[in-house]
Amino acid sequence: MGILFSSLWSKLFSKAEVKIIIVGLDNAGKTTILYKLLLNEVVTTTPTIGSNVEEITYKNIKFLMWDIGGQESLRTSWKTYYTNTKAVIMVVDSSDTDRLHIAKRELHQMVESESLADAAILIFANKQDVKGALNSAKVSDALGLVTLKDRQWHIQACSALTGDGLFEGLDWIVARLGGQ
Ligand SMILES: Nc1nc2c(ncn2[C@@H]2O[C@H](COP(=O)(O)OP(=O)(O)OP(=O)(O)O)[C@@H](O)[C@H]2O)c(=O)[nH]1
Ligand SMILES: [Mg+2]
Repeated sequence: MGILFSSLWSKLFSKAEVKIIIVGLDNAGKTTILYKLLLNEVVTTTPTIGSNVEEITYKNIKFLMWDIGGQESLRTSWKTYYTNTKAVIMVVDSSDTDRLHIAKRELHQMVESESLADAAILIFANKQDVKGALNSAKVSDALGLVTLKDRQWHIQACSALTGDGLFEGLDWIVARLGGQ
């Protein structure tokens, strides 16, 4: 009973931060998503050099969200952020069809990393407001998500401009954390 109570207590009231990293190619919309979640505003961004980090509390969970620059020269540094990551948010520009194969390669390379072995993987099929954007099923095919074996992954269509889909994506992460 005591153990049960204390585990319930820590689940309900723990203020420990849950670390999330936001990755994806340059121009995918990572920084726009981070600040839309934090401020409910579409901020003007410049390409991220290094990273931005913000604390976002959602459903009584404190998330520490690291938004990492996606330019090609910066991608090798993603791995320096992996330790203790509970969930990865991979943001894809669903209208950038020419570069989906590059996003696929980066994703599959990233999930090989031992330090992300237990991390849940949420894919945001972003920019759904753009004419010609692929829907989430097509983005899923292009990224080869079904070949991610033994991994907890989920794809969510979204638009950082309108905010559609963003909290639905976070809900999936919250549900995964609860199941741990
Ligand atoms: N139409 C549309 N534009 C978006 C959306 N999300 C982001 N953008 C735009 O895409 C551009 C790039 O957004 P960023 O958030 O800076 O992209 P990023 O992934 O952080 O890029 P790096 O920091 O270079 O890795 C900006 O002009 C955003 O306004 C979206 O859902 N719809
Ligand atoms: Mg950025």
